[in-house]
Amino acid sequence: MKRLDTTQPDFRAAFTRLLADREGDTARVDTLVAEILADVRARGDEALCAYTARFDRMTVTPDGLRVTEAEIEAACAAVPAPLLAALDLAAERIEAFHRAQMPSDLRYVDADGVSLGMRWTALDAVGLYVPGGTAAYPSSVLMNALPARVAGVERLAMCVPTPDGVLNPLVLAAARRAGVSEIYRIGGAQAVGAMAYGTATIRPVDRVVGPGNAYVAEAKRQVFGRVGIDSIAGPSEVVVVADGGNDPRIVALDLLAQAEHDALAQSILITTDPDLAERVAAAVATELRTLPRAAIAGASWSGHGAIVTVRDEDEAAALIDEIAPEHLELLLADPEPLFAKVRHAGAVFLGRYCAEAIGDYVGGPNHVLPTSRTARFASGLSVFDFLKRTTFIGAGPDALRRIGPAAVALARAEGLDAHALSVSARLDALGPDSDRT
Ligand SMILES: NC(=O)c1ccc[n+]([C@@H]2O[C@H](COP(=O)([O-])OP(=O)(O)OC[C@H]3O[C@@H](n4cnc5c(N)ncnc54)[C@H](O)[C@@H]3O)[C@@H](O)[C@H]2O)c1
Ligand SMILES: N[C@H](CO)Cc1c[nH]c[nH+]1
Ligand SMILES: [Zn+2]
Repeated sequence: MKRLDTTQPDFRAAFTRLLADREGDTARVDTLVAEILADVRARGDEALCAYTARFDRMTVTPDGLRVTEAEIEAACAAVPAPLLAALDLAAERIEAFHRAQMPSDLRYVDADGVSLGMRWTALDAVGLYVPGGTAAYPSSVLMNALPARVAGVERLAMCVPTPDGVLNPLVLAAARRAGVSEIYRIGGAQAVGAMAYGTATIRPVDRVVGPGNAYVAEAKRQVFGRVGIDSIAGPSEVVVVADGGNDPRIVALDLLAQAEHDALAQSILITTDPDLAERVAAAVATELRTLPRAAIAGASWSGHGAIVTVRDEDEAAALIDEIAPEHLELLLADPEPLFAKVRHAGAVFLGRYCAEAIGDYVGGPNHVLPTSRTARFASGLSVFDFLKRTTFIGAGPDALRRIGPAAVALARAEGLDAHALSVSARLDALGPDSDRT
């Protein structure tokens, strides 16, 4: 864990290093992912089975890649009722939020008599990546699938790795709850490649969405263009802003909650209170002694964690915008003034009571969020990732007479005579009395 202080002369250099400190292995990951994707394109199912054996330690043949209805049925029966109830509460809240996001079509006639509009339509087929390497993510099944369903996508294909052949029953129960039945037991870059390019077993989709580790995130980046993607939702991140009014243990647990996702996760505390900084550092060390995923969380905290002491909220706001974190917790008595100043964050959690984990499971907004500073230009998963816009223009004779000549002039200026003629020929056909046509 790094200790930074904005009053120190070397602060800028140290902060820049902190922002870049997870990029070390990028080249190796990029190259390996490119190889895997090329192999999936070339060998299809055969490559999927080979990488599944290599990375997930599971022997599978092409006809075993798809999870069967009987397996889904058995898994649902195995999940205890209270857990199904929790899943249901989460699903209802996620559905409600995403339903509220649904946009309306646009249609109007402007002052020139031109009829204009924009119509939203759902994608035909999407691929949902559900992570599963070191933990199972039923919550990510809901976060991926429910917005797609709300948007009206017809085909949902889901990929989830099953390390050592173990399928998490709650993942399948979540899939059943979200209406997903096309499920493949594959993960990593090979799963992203299969959904993007298609294989004999897996038909290609139009967009691949969902969170994952560095390999999954890089694979999505590399297949973009062939298919759409949502955002680069890679190893988790949190910036916690806390003042002296907080319990250091709670702050520490919030930092560790993201650190435990991945050794490449990044948790950063920003505070104006040097005493809190000390006490949180000590509390993290204490919690790491008993946390079941201490190996991962400890590697994340020691490798990429940081505590930054700042002079005031303005300084905090500027640093947050530079980091553009996936999650931002404002553990302040009144979070609103700082919230108003921040522009770049995937999701913000307001007030001391709102643990980021509430957003991971039951808040309602999506937990699939942009990482690695991409919240500067990207947003979390939403119904908009499953919809596209088609604009339309309708112009009758009167409207054409009003706006057509300008089009002719611009087309001629571009040297595109067919463009110009396609409009002027219509204007000529209308003749001077077109207003009465
Ligand atoms: N940003 C978000 O919205 C968000 C949400 C949830 C989870 N996450 C992130 O998802 C990730 C889950 O990671 P995970 O590893 O548990 O599951 P995962 O499913 O993302 O990755 C597992 C797969 O990675 C591949 N892999 C592992 N080691 C490899 C190697 N050395 N070479 C090539 N491929 C390899 C394997 O194919 C394996 O199936 C974490 O980083 C977590 O922070 C992000
Ligand atoms: N915090 C993760 C997003 O970075 C989402 C998640 C799912 N389950 C637990 N957490
Ligand atoms: Zn989480």
